[in-house]
Amino acid sequence: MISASGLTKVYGGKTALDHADFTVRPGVVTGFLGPNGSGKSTAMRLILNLDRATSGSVTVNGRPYRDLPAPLREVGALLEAKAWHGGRSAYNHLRFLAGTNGIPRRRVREVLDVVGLHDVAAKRAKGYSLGMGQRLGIAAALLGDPAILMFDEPVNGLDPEGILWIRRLMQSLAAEGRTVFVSSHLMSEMALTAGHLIVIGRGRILADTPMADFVPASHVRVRSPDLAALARAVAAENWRARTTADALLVYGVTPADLGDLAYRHGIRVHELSPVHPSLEEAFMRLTAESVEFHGIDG
Ligand SMILES: Nc1ncnc2c1ncn2[C@@H]1O[C@H](COP(=O)(O)OP(=O)(O)OP(=O)(O)O)[C@@H](O)[C@H]1O
Repeated sequence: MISASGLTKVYGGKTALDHADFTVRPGVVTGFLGPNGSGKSTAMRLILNLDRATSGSVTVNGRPYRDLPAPLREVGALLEAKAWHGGRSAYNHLRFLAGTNGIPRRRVREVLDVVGLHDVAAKRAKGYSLGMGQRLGIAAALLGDPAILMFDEPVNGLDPEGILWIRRLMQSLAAEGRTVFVSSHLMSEMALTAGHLIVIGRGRILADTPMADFVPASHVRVRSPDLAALARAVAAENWRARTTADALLVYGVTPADLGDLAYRHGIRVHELSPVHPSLEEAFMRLTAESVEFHGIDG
C-alpha cells in the first residue's frame, strides 16, 4: 500500500504537486492519469525518495521509503529514464542489482523468463530496442519479488504487442495481490488496464475512484419542439433527467422507453439518440481546467 498525505513539491516558484492525498491499494491496477506536466513523475519520485517533498508525507507499507530495510524487496519501479549501464548485458545488469540487494542469483533467470529476454540476456543492453529496454527495466523492478510495483508511462513508444504484454503483466501482478501503480496520460490505455483511477491535474488530485464510477452513465438524448411537456412526462415517470440548451438527457432508460412515452403523450420527437460517454470524455471534462499547455487552438 502507498499512502500520501498533503504531499507537496515546489520547484522554484512552480508547484508540481499540491497537497496530494491518495492511497494505492493492493489487488487492483491503479491508474495514475493526468495530462503532461500534471505531476505524475514528481509524485512517483517522491514515493521512491528520489526527491524531497516540500511538505506532506508519503509512506510505502506504512514507512517512508528511506526507512525500508530492503527497498527492492518491497517496491519495484520502472521510471521513464533508462537506469542501466548500456555496456552491460541484461544478465550482468540484473546480477549486479541482485548482488547489491541480497537477492539470490537464481532470481535473475526467473525474471528474465518472465519478461521474455532469456534468449538475448547475454547481449549488451546498448543494442536493445525500446521494447527490450522496457522489458529489462521491468525485470529489474520484479527482481526483489516486491509487493508494490510502480510503472511511469510504461507503454510510451511501444508497439501493440509490447503494449498488450505490459497490460497483461500488470493485471496478473495485481491479481496476485500486489499493489500496482501505473501512470499514463492515455485515457484509452488506462480504460483497458486499470480497475481504479487517481486523476491528477496541475499537481492536484481531481478524482480517486473505481474505474466503473468514473464514466458518466449512459443516457438518451431527446429533442422535441415541446421539450417542456416531454420533461413533465419524464418527471411523472420518476426518470432521472437533465435539460440542456436544446435537449433533454434521460438516464437509465432506452430510446424505445422514451419514444413510447412521447407517443403516449402525443409529443413530437425530432431526435432520439443513445449516448455512451467514453472515459476519454470524462477525463477531458475533469482536466479541461487543469491542462498546463493548450495547443494554439486548444
Ligand atoms: N526538476 C524539476 N525542476 C523544475 N521543475 C520541474 C522539475 N521536475 C518537474 N518539474 C515541473 O513540475 C511539473 C510536473 O512535472 P512532472 O514531470 O511530475 O509531470 P508528469 O505528469 O509526469 O508529466 P509527463 O506526462 O509529461 O511526464 C511540470 O510543470 C514540470 O515542468
